[in-house]
Amino acid sequence: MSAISAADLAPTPYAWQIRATGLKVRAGRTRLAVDGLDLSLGTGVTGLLGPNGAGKTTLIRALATVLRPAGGSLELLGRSVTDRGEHRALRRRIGYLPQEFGYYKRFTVREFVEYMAWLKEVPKADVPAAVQRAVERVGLADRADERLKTLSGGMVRRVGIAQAIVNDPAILLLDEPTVGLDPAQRLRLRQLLQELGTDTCVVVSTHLVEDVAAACTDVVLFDEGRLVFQGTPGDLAAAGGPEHVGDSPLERGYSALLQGPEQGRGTW
Ligand SMILES: Nc1ncnc2c1ncn2[C@@H]1O[C@H](COP(=O)(O)OP(=O)(O)OP(=O)(O)O)[C@@H](O)[C@H]1O
Repeated sequence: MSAISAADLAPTPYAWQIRATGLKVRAGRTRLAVDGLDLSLGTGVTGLLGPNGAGKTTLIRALATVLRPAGGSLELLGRSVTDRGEHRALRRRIGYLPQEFGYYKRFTVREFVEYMAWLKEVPKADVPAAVQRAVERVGLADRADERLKTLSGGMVRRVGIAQAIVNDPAILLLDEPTVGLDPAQRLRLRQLLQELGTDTCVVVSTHLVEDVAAACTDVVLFDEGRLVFQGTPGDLAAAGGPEHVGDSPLERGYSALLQGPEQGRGTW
């Protein structure tokens, strides 16, 4: 049994892990890809849905403190990210899987995840156990000492998830984590997301509405840099009707909120 510290018992000094108010974020020099977002997220798994170019990646990059807000305010774990001095402390408590994540092909799985634990300032004595736990959670314990260049694309994606969770983050940001995973691995990842969501604020961007149905407690629908909808998967499903495009209630809800009836049928 692990010891309980005073910090564990202390009340959380913030109401929401993520709190954006009128948030604006640029992608590139001029384009406002997030344009006046009000959003509060707490513990649980939030699925971030939206069409191509909606601004999902830009939002996740801002939440990961990679992009600086161009306007409005963003608080993570009760701290303002506009204050650069806070970034280092915040990054220790954030896990982030970018859409395209860079890695060193010659590293083994264990070396790479250890390296990321070091960057996240995980205490040295805790690193071996933290790495082992992260690698086991993504089902790669038996490949831990193989070089990344020998792994399949889906396995590399799982290494990406392992590095994102190695520091036991309070906020976990995953940009399209299910891309490249086979169906069995996708199911396993959804289970893992549910487990993590019991005590972590998890934000997952996805194009797969089934991911949302299977793993998410909350859905945020985003389009043209703005919030279109926030609610439960059940609320999203209830927004659609038989006249809307889609193969499932969630897809029909998605179409209804983004396009209205008929629009989008058979078009890109
Ligand atoms: N470096 C950049 N310079 C200029 N515009 C950009 C840049 N990166 C993204 N954009 C634009 O910003 C908008 C939002 O892009 P973003 O990648 O955040 O969307 P997304 O919702 O993640 O899309 P997808 O689902 O296709 O991954 C798009 O219109 C995109 O073309």
